[in-house]
Amino acid sequence: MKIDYEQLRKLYDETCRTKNVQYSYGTAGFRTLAKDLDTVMFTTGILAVLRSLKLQGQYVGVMITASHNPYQDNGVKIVEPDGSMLLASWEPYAMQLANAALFATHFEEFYAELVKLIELEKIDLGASNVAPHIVVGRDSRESSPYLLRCLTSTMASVFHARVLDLGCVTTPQLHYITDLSNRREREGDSALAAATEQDYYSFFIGAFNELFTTYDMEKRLSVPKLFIDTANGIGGPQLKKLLASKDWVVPSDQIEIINDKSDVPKLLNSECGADYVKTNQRLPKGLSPSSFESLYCSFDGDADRVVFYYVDSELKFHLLDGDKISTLFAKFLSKQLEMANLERSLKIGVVQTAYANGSSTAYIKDTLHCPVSCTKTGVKHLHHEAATQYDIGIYFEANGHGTIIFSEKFHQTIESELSKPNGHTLALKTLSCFAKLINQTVGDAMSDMLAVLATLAILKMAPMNWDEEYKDLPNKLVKCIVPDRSIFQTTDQERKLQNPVGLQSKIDSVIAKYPMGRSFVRASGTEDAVRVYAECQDMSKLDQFCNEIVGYVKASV
Ligand SMILES: CC(=O)N[C@H]1[C@@H](OP(=O)(O)O)O[C@H](CO)[C@@H](O)[C@@H]1O
Ligand SMILES: [Mg+2]
Repeated sequence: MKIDYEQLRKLYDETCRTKNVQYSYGTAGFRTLAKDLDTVMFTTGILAVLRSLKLQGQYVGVMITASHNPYQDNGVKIVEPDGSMLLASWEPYAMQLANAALFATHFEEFYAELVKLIELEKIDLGASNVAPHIVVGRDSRESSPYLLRCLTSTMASVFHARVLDLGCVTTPQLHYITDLSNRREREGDSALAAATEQDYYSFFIGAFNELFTTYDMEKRLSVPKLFIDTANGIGGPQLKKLLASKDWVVPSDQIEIINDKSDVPKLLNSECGADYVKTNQRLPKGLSPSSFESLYCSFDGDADRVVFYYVDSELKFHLLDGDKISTLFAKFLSKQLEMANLERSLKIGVVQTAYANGSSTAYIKDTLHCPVSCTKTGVKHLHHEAATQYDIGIYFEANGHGTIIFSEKFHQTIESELSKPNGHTLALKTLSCFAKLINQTVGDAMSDMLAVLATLAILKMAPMNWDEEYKDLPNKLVKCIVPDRSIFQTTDQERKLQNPVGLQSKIDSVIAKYPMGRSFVRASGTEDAVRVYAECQDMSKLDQFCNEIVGYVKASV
């Protein structure tokens, strides 16, 4: 293949209208105001093609979304053929290529950067039998169709790529379908090759039903009613497709979807959704505390996060966040391992970030006797730790983004135990089904929700029982706007500041005054702000504690 120089130049001139803005490929790809994204979409599309070419033409995924951000924003991220996030060593390329287009005065400057990258990565454009394969998806934002055109403009006409357009999907669906399409290609199943949304629904409903059948349970939820807030995002229509599937058997009167107006752009994430509920610790718009026995949950705008909650008999709101989800799974799965006599051969562990509530960490260590690791913020760090340190690696950010990774050894062990003459124990079957119910490529609101519902049903737990396992320490997370957040440099998995010099010792002196106090300060990777987290035993002292830290942060800049 030879790059059609003239065609590329023409598309570049037509597409790349935004110039001279600065932003970076962060924790969640590129994310900013949609109106500034044309140029970056153009270069990200090219980078995805190069990534696919580098990987012998395997499907590489690209998702257009800005998750829980306001409706005016959008973003884009690249997904590896196995459904994981773009290889970290390629993130700088995403920026170099974008900056080359954003700051170039002539097309030639951009082109030179592109050629440099192709040479650096030794990408063989001449390999005639390798066509790049790309899977694209977008969330429900109004700007997405236009940005999709910017993204894909060069793919077929300049790079002869095959593009599988999934239309509107959730982020985890894009991850799952990218991985499944490649698995099918590898297995040589050309009749089935490219996976579809339908495969996703069939697979997860199948696993859910199998688990209920294993326990001989009626396919009813353990709560009278579940309300699902889909943040007026793409989760709404996708969830409806799942619930409308002929194999979905939970009675429809048990589930009600709210905030499902994904066709009204301005409503996206507005006073609803996982981020709103977690940050404000209150019910989203559209919900009134109708019944204290109900369970509620909220997805974020692209349905890769979920948090649960309930109201008690005094109509008080109680949040069941990512920490509560991972501890529920840790409790359930450690018990299953123990019952299957596998607790010594398979290692289960929980991965958290510094934002995990201190009570959850203590509960996992002291009550569940499970190992806990702490990593930097950002799913890729948690994912990596879970995948490399444990056979069952449970990871959730407190905000509800997470999943479970089951190792190769886990699958082999379960399979071999199940094949033994008396091997069909309930615990083994449970572990095997549960592993299928989890979207292991990335955190997935729908799959995580099904796994929580199944766990609660098997353990016969009401939301209140789930919550009672441990009590969260009062906590607060605030944003501080500073002139330059890059001066805030951290160490020890972001729990301590190295810079500005001297600030950490001031923070430590404040912490020492508050029983069970813990606080840390770090620069956000997705917003132009510094985040301050604080937790302590006494709710009435929390504001004062947090304000003192914020005071020192502001004084340091
Ligand atoms: C405290 C917090 O919630 N931080 C979020 C937020 O990262 P920041 O780097 O803190 O802006 O966005 C990330 C991407 O969605 C998510 O992974 C992370 O948990
Ligand atoms: Mg999201």
